[in-house]
Amino acid sequence: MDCNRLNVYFIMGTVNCKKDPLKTLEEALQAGITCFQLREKGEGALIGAAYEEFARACQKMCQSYQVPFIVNDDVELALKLNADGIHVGQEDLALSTFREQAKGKIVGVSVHNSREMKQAILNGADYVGIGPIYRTKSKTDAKPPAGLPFLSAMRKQAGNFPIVGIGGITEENASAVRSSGADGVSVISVICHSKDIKQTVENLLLENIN
Ligand SMILES: Cc1ncsc1CCOP(=O)(O)O
Ligand SMILES: C=C1C=NC(C)=NC1=N
Ligand SMILES: [Mg+2]
Repeated sequence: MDCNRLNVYFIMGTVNCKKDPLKTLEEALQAGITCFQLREKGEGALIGAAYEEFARACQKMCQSYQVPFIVNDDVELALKLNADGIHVGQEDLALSTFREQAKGKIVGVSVHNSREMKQAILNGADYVGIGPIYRTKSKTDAKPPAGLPFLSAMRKQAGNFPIVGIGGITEENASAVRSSGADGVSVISVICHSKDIKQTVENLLLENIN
């Protein structure tokens, strides 16, 4: 996976949005997010036909902006929609099974320590999500904030393997996350709660990509 794709990796579910989630996604895509993950979970999350319909609407929008459409955890839906990839946690299925069913798709894995990262890389992940870097309110069962030193240590171990930082990332701390070794920043609330999504995404983007 081209690590520039991870530059600004927006994650959203209907639960995270105060205003219309599709409008939020459209504005974020127009502003230049480089990757999108549908993460529909938590109290009041869509299920069944409504969930699938929403997912298809998000996918269609991402396609019109040539932005990868990644599905969190739900491998079955990802396969059904022929999504561009999945993102799974440690508890989700073995990557090998997904790999068999979805050749050439993006596979991202959440990791919290060096053993998990080593395993994810060996299992053929395309990138790892490392965090939470800072305190987050968007994931109820998040582990304690790991901080920048942890991210730097993981970068040292990973060589130039694609890494995206996640957890409490804002316009103010995004550059510190990048200089600590992340190829990009993955965010939920800073975009979902933004009053000016265009400005927010611009402030998060690392412009002069080589
Ligand atoms: C999905 C996830 N994994 C670790 S923290 C987190 C939530 C990130 O949300 P926010 O950007 O609002 O802190
Ligand atoms: C938990 C996560 C960690 N990293 C990414 C990119 N997505 C997630 N859902
Ligand atoms: Mg999961």
